[in-house]
Amino acid sequence: MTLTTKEALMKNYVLRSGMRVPAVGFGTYKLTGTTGANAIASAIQTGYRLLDTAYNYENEGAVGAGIRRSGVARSELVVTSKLPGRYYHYNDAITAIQESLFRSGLDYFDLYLLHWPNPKADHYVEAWQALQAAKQFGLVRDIGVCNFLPAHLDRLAQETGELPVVNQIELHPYFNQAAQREYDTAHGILTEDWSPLGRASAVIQDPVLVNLAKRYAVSVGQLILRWEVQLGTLPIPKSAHLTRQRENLALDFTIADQDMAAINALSKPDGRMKQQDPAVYEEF
Ligand SMILES: NC(=O)C1=CN([C@@H]2O[C@H](COP(=O)(O)OP(=O)(O)OC[C@H]3O[C@@H](n4cnc5c(N)ncnc54)[C@H](OP(=O)(O)O)[C@@H]3O)[C@@H](O)[C@H]2O)C=CC1
Ligand SMILES: O=C(O)C(=O)[C@@H](O)[C@H](O)C(=O)CO
Repeated sequence: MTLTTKEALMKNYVLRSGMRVPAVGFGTYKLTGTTGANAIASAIQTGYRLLDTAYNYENEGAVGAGIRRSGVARSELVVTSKLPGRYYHYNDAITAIQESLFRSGLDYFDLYLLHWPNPKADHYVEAWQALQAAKQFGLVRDIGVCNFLPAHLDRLAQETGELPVVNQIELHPYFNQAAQREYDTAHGILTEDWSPLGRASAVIQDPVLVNLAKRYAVSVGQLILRWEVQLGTLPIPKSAHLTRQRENLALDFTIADQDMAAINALSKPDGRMKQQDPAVYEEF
């Protein structure tokens, strides 16, 4: 499978609901204010069509401004935001989604996700029911989750009869999430990768990746993103800089099977960057 740059943008995953999303999206964590809005506008002009924000990033305003500055029609974009754990009671959730929309200046979100399961607090089923209602009300086109483990997803299915279309999870070469990907695929859930470049920390300097990248004549970032696309997942790299925004979409090469295996072999059971295991970690 060779994916040209254009195809990387246009190759759509089709969600269970029928919504089409691109193969690579754009993360916006830390892109705030005027510089953030300009970086987001530049990403859209470069070709990104899926944007990822969150109520907790305090940049839904910058995302809305970036969209308006880009000159690209709203209907061409898949805009995602996320509900923070402090608003998981039903009425709070609906109000927070409305507030997200006011902040962004948008009429609807394409995707709205529960940000963390927070299993000790144990309100994620009620929050999921609020997202189902928000979809009915037309505030959001489709709904998903982040950081959900199989047990959390099974519970949504049992108690609400509806699984998310997307599960956004930490995924990079040091933590390739083989078991969670398998569960997601078996249940018709698209896996999105957060921190797909490991926040440009140690993984970007890994000697195996550096050597492979040299062989393919690409950057380590491109090698990692291409590996994630070939896994059948949707990475959402963030970059404040035009050169790297372009670089992260230039994925028209194919990683051979044995090299995919070599990258997969880098994954470690404790490979999470900050030990945010959703079985115990909570964020509000
Ligand atoms: N659902 C969740 O719980 C979470 C969701 N997210 C989402 O995932 C998105 C992406 O993850 P994020 O944590 O931002 O980290 P990424 O893995 O996307 O890494 C971003 C960092 O990598 C640098 N970078 C970008 N491209 C390259 C490249 N080609 N080569 C080298 N360095 C590069 C950026 O620098 P520069 O900007 O200077 O180019 C930045 O410092 C977030 O922005 C957010 O939208 C993130 C964490 C948790
Ligand atoms: O960025 C996000 O979406 C988060 O959920 C954050 O928790 C992120 O993981 C982080 O790094 C907070 O320090």
